[in-house]
Amino acid sequence: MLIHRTRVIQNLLITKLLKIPHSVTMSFNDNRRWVNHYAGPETPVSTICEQFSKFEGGKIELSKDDESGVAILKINHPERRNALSGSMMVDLWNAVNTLEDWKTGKGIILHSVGETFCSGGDLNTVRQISNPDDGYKMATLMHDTLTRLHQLPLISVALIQGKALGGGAELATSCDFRLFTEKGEMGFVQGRMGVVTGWGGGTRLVQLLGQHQALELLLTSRQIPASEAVTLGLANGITKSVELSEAVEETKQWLQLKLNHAPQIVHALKQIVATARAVPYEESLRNERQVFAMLWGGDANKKALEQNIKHK
Ligand SMILES: CC[C@@H](C(=O)O)C(=O)SCCNC(=O)CCNC(=O)[C@H](O)C(C)(C)COP(=O)(O)OP(=O)(O)OC[C@H]1O[C@@H](n2cnc3c(N)ncnc32)[C@H](O)[C@@H]1OP(=O)(O)O
Repeated sequence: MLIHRTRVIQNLLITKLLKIPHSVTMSFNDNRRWVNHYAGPETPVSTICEQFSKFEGGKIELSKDDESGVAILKINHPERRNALSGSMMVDLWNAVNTLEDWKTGKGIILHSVGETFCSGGDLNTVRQISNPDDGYKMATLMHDTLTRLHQLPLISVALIQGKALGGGAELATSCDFRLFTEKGEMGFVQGRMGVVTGWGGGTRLVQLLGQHQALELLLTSRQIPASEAVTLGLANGITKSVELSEAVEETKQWLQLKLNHAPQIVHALKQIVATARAVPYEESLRNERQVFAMLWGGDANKKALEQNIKHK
């Protein structure tokens, strides 16, 4: 009874303050009534990093090449099929912090070692945090990390050389592009694990494939082979080579073809696209006008005009 009364007060506040029609709030609240929602404390990400760095195993290594402007993010935990331990989640959070300050950078390649891309959360870590408070903390850390990775003004591509399962599939959706080898596969197995996507992959999958295809992949937990991933739009291509080091080299060449503009132009073009997928239409147009105006008559624009470029 108390919950119902609270909800009525909530609706009144929402309809009066935000002027949202009563019918909309009621239907939204009805929807939330079907599924339990966590309502516990919010914890600062830095505090979560201190706690999760104690769950050790494997590492995520960042190497930046200032000459090419391309960084490599390598998932290195082969004995656990590249599952992400707590300390690896913190490695990734720190790497994104570093990449946010890399002003001359242009691109990122995310790949792993061995024959599995990433088998999701490290079940040894998962078993130590299997309660709502810690689950919410992990989701908070990975949502912060993968959202910022996705929004970086750098062009990111994940190389899927083997299975990307659960959180591993979600990790792959946080890059702008995905290349598969012939052995690449992706499976959103969360439903089979008795959970939903924990790292923000559900939201990104709807943005990437649309609600119907996203729902089908989440509900079936089926593993998508490389050829179908291309057909669905989950993969942007299949490498010729299956051997990992050769596939990485191929990915570098594939990415370089998209990085010919000056760093500030690459950053601006990515920022426009990243904003357009995150905010309403009018707000995105305003952003686009503001970014355009700051480049119009700038060094890169003046240099191009002086060269009287012809686009043959
Ligand atoms: C927290 C986020 C959450 C989400 O939102 O989805 C998750 O990601 S939950 C985890 C979801 N992932 C899985 O359920 C994958 C489980 N693993 C597998 O299905 C298979 O291991 C594999 C990935 C298909 C590889 O199979 P195969 O090549 O046959 O290797 P093995 O099965 O023998 O495994 C070798 C070795 O690696 C250990 N391993 C594998 N996956 C994980 C994992 N996710 N966490 C921890 N350890 C993992 C496996 O236990 C073996 O170790 P040993 O038994 O010590 O040899």
